[in-house]
Amino acid sequence: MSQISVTKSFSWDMSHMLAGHQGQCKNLHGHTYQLEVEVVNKAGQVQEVGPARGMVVDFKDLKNIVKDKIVNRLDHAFLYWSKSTADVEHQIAQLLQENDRKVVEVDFRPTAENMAQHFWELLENDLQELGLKLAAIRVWETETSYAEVRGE
Ligand SMILES: Nc1nc2c(c(=O)[nH]1)N=C([C@H](O)[C@H](O)COP(=O)(O)OP(=O)(O)OP(=O)(O)O)CN2
Ligand SMILES: [Zn+2]
Repeated sequence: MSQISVTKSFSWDMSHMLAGHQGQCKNLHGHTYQLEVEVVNKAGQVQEVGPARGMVVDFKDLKNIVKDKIVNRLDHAFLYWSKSTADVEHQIAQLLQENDRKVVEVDFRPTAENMAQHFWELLENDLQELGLKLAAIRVWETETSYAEVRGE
C-alpha cells in the first residue's frame, strides 16, 4: 500500500568551523542552512476527519514545532563544538559569550551529517505527540551539498 508524506522546508543563517578540516572549512565561516523535514502519520495516510481532514498534518503545526526546536534557536548563532580539538574555537566561543552574542553549544563536530542526526533526535518526541513519524531529514549546507537521515 502506498504511503503519503509531507515535507516542509526551513532556512536560517549560522556560522561554524570544522576543527581538524584540512581545507577552508577549518576557518570560521557561515552558511544559509536549508532544512527539509518529511513526516508521515501513523496510518501512512491523510486524516479522515476534523480540521486536518485530507492532510497528513497541517503545515502550520509542523512549522511551529520545527521553528521552536531548531530554527529560532540556531538563527544567527555560532554553532560551537564544546569538545573541539582547536583552541581557537573555544576562544571564539568565549569571546562571543562574554560579549552577549548568540552561541549554541553542541557536543558533536558540526558537520551536516551530525546536525541532521541531532535534529532528528530533537524533533522525534514532539512529532510523536502529534501522531507523526519522521520519514527523512535533509540538511543542506550549500546549494550543492546535503546530508540526509531516513527512517526505516
Ligand atoms: N561530508 C561533509 N563534508 C563537508 C562538510 C560536511 O558537513 N559534511 N562540511 C564542509 C564545510 O563546512 C562546508 O560546508 C563546505 O562544503 P562544500 O560543499 O565543500 O562547499 P563549497 O562552497 O566548496 O561548495 P561548492 O558548491 O562545491 O562550491 C566541507 N565538507
Ligand atoms: Zn561549513
